[in-house]
Amino acid sequence: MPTDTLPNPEKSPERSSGELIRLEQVTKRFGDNTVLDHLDFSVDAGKHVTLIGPSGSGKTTILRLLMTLLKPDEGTITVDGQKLFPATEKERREVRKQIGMVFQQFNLFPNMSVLRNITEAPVTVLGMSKDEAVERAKGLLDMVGLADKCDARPAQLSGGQQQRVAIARALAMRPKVLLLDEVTSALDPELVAGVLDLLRDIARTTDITMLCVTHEMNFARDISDQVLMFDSGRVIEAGPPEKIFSEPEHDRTREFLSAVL
Ligand SMILES: Nc1ncnc2c1ncn2[C@@H]1O[C@H](COP(=O)(O)OP(=O)(O)OP(=O)(O)O)[C@@H](O)[C@H]1O
Repeated sequence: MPTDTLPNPEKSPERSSGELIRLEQVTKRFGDNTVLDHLDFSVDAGKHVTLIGPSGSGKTTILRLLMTLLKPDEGTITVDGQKLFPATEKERREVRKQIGMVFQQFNLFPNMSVLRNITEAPVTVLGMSKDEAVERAKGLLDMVGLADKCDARPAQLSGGQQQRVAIARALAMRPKVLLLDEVTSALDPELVAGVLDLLRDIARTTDITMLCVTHEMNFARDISDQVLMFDSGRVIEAGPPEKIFSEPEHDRTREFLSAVL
């Protein structure tokens, strides 16, 4: 895989360290429904953390808060020491540049070519020159195995190919953090393994910090440094995957894993 276009090329033997994401006492309500309840957790730079737990436990809400698609009702969120909440819109915009997200439903711009989907934000948000953005986009398309699809429209691609474009698009911003929200849930089963293998490669060969919500437990086991088990808006158990998957301590974790494994 060419690494010159990746966010943090060449994983160094000493991975970057220190806290990159911190949530403190974060509460999020939708009406009477308290989805996140005084939630605390942090993710160290370069680590891959996976959120697991029952449907509706608040996992996607966390990613949406980090993307600033939602606002918390209470609590603070910082990324690399900079305030995301509470913060001014200007501060938030700056922090947001460090965060990339890949969604379940790809969310590509349907009227733009594949190449333009990837170059658009680096040019308009980061102010990158068009030539540089195109060069990097082509490198990323090569990395995700779609070098020949520059001029295609998203609708001309399979779901798996669209998700590869979405991954390339997120990486084009050179984010410090990559958020992955059930990225294979909308794919036909035969396309899932290819996308997960691509993400495994990215996890292995870059220093990017990953926060994933997934129902793919084997994938979670493979890439995670830490797994957080969610229930009703709280982390009820956290640990390395070998511990969570083999010797869970909490009854709810055991119940959840026996239903999904
Ligand atoms: N925009 C919204 N308006 C109202 N309620 C919402 C909204 N978004 C999420 N919720 C509710 O918040 C709760 C948590 O949703 P969330 O999507 O974070 O759960 P999840 O753990 O990611 O679930 P799943 O695994 O099914 O995706 C659910 O009860 C959901 O109905």
